[in-house]
Amino acid sequence: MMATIRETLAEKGGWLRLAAVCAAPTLLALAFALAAGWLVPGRLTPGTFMRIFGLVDGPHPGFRRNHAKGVCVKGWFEGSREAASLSRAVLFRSRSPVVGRFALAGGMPFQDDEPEKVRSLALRIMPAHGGEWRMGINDIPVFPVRNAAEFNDFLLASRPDPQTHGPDPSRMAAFLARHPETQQALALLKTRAPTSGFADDTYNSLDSFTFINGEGTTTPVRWAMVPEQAARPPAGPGVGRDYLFHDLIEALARGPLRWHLVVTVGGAGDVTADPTVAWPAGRRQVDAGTLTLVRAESEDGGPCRGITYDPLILPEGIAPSDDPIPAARSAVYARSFALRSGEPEIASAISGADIRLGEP
Ligand code: HEM
Repeated sequence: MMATIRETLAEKGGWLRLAAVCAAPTLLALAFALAAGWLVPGRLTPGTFMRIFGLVDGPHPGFRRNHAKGVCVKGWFEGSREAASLSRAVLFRSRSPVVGRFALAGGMPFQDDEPEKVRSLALRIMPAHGGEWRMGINDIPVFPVRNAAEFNDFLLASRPDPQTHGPDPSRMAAFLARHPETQQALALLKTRAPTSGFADDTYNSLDSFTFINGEGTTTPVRWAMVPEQAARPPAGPGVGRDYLFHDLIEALARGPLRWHLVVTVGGAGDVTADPTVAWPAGRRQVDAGTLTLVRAESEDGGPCRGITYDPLILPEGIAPSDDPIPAARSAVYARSFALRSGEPEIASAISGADIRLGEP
């Protein structure tokens, strides 16, 4: 049989034809592999970030690879119509249910709460007839790096030394020497004055986006969730390893907490492609609506566990800008979500019992 095939190929110049037929799919497969970065050593992929977070923060299967310690919250967002002249998103003209999540930055799900650790708020705003908006926002003024590749190098520079298990100052010094923009951003981060907790904190988009109104006019924007709760000074030592979360649960049990979505309009020359650069003070600001949160729920079986707060899930009327980070975040969050969804669910630091204890 093999001889017959060989003879046929030899007779009719078939070897050449067979090679041509096989070459097309092989080249196509190679092109896909190259595009996905599988054949380029050192090329950054969502999988690279998964490995780096594991290296820096340790393996924690079942949890988010960053902002791992958190609690779910529920409430609603009511648009103020003031933003309707900037964006045609329906959520600015209605009241929409919200499922959110407060968290601490870092991939350690059982880390101790401390005043200076970066806090975050993630929101999924769900208007009744579509036009959902998801965001993840942090209580720092700028992001320390300009893009995903730099974030990868920044994380690697901050990884613990295998001998001392502490940070290696020489590694970070070498990174900073190559990145003056990170030095400037970190100097701004040092000016951040921590508040008492999640409830009296302000959370910033850091990334820039674009609002599009009914006439198709585009506006560069950044935004912040600014609390109605008056800011109080941070707690002193000895307050307990979960004090930030316990305070939040108790505050929500006493009554609703509110934030205003303050949208800042970018001016001429304001950088949108670089989240290490703050926009100048005095830019036009619009109070685009009020977020009201009414209850906390543990992540264990809670409504936020199965959500990934992908910053590119945007409604009609809000679009990305030339900031490269949201696209990277979107891909990396999807990978983190896929991994944790396939892993056993481990009880989170803030349990249902913590929620019940905080409630009257
Ligand atoms: C390239 C840069 C970044 C990478 C690789 C990255 C990575 C991650 C990952 C892996 C998660 C967990 C996602 C999940 O499992 O659902 C996460 C969560 C989060 N990230 Fe980022 N991030 C980046 C930049 C940013 C920036 C600029 C912000 C701006 C505010 C941000 C805010 C958040 C927040 C608030 C969460 C928590 C969301 C939640 O509670 O589920 N990240 N990040």
